[in-house]
Amino acid sequence: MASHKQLPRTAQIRLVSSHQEVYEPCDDSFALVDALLADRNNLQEHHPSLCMEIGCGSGYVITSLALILGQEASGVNYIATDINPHAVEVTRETMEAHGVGAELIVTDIAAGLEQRLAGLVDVMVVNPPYVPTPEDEVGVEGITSSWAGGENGRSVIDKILPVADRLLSEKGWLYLVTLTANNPSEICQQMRKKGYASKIVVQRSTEEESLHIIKFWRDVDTVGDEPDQSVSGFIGSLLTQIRLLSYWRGTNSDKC
Ligand SMILES: C[S@@+](CC[C@H](N)C(=O)[O-])C[C@H]1O[C@@H](n2cnc3c(N)ncnc32)[C@H](O)[C@@H]1O
Repeated sequence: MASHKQLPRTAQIRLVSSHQEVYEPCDDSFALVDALLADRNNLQEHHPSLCMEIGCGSGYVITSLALILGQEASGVNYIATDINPHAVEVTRETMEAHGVGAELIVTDIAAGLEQRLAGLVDVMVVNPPYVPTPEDEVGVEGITSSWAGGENGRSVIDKILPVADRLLSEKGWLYLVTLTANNPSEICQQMRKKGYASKIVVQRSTEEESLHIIKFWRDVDTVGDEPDQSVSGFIGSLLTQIRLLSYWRGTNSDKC
């Protein structure tokens, strides 16, 4: 697990509009953007072709990601979804105000997009509804769907993870916001069974909650392994990074 150094937030993001039923950027949004900032160099060297946010809300996170990747990363495409149509509208205005083009879709997670996007998403960011609530509050219309996460706050998260697995490319990275109540280590173990390594990029406690921003990436060596924070785990992930780099330089060189 990496320790988190405090980094400046992307204060330059201007929200040009708001809506009473759209989630305003909050501590969890800031922690996710701080995780992207902490991983800025890796993200820039990753050369993503397609970045996606599920549950874009105001557009603060995906717009920050676009600014972090920089204007020079001209070949990057952005897609964002939200179940709330007002959120998609506010995101559209936020992104336009910052000169970032994106495809914005009102849908449940990525319904209707999976066939087209399977195996293509290089960076996915998700700040899901993670607050433990009664199950019948999940997915209801309006602002409640921003936080209502059902039992252990896992209802929406557990639907997103298999979708992420199908949409992420071979070199795909997922940045996911979780709460301690969501049992993040169990999420990491679930993803490990699917072949993903993980690390906590940012860990932050506020008065109300303890947040973990977890990064996942495919690692053939991790299938079925126990969580491994040891030197051999570090070397394993280093080898994976080298393999990914060779993959990118070799088979994907025509993309850049
Ligand atoms: C905690 S808010 C995060 C908003 C924004 N990404 C941020 O970090 O400020 C969660 C967002 O997920 C959206 N959402 C909830 N359930 C969803 C679903 N099933 N599919 C897509 N979006 C969903 C909500 O409408 C809300 O905008």
